[in-house]
Amino acid sequence: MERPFTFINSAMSADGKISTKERKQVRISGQIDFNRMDKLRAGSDAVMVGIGTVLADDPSLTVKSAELKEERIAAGKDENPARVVVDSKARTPVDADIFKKGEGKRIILISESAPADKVALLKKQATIVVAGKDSVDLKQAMSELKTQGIDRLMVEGGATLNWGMISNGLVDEIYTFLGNLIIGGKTAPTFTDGEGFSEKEIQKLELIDADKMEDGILIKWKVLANSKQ
Ligand SMILES: NC(=O)C1=CN([C@@H]2O[C@H](COP(=O)(O)OP(=O)(O)OC[C@H]3O[C@@H](n4cnc5c(N)ncnc54)[C@H](OP(=O)(O)O)[C@@H]3O)[C@@H](O)[C@H]2O)C=CC1
Ligand SMILES: Nc1nc(O)c(N)c(N[C@@H]2O[C@H](COP(=O)(O)O)[C@@H](O)[C@H]2O)n1
Repeated sequence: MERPFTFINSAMSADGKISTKERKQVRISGQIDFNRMDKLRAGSDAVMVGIGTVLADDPSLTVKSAELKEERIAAGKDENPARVVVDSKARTPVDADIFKKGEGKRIILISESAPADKVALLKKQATIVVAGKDSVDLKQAMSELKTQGIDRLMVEGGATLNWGMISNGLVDEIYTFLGNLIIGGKTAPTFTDGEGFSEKEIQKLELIDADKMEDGILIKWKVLANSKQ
């Protein structure tokens, strides 16, 4: 199956949390890291999040730097990479910031179980891709994104989508900023939630790089092939 080159970028606390127990977005990294994230967005064909992140954070997922936006336009691209939401039941609010802010394509990945009335509303603002019966089949969805010309995909979480992508063998690299705070809370989302691997299935990584950045560390990992997937 052909799929895009895919990386996850995330910011987590020193105890591995990506937001609070109330699932409220926390400023974990500083401006240098946000600028790095902006460059990653600008260099990608699409930026993808799960519906949980849209409902919790309402991110715009736009490129913020005027210079980076101009570079994309000069290269014949849209100002922003395509914004993709994994949303089995078409719950993305029609007034979400991904629709209100910035130019560019929006893609909502849904399943066959999505209510027709909600799909009809989203169709006015986004390309709808159906993949999977009850919930989005991520392998099928990634193959569809590739067909639509997305060669480089940035995943920005959250915890459940990260698990879905990694456990299906759909991620090539992971970039995590580890910040200088403890969030705690057994219900606070971690970098990967979901079902979890049993011991024999654990996903192995190869360290590409680790750099001190602001008051934390930026760690880059390569995801190794996993015979269990
Ligand atoms: N610090 C950071 O870098 C970041 C932090 N966050 C935080 O993460 C939290 C959100 O994470 P979370 O609640 O886990 O939500 P996610 O953003 O991971 O979205 C999860 C949802 O995606 C949908 N989905 C559809 N198909 C699949 C599939 N095959 N595999 C996995 N998910 C699928 C499911 O909803 P459905 O069944 O309805 O389709 C699922 O509940 C927020 O608190 C946010 O602040 C988010 C991004 C970055
Ligand atoms: N890199 C990074 N550092 C943090 O401290 C963060 N809290 C996040 N969160 C991500 O940023 C998204 C917001 O995007 P917009 O500014 O709305 O475009 C949010 O949804 C998380 O993906 N990232």
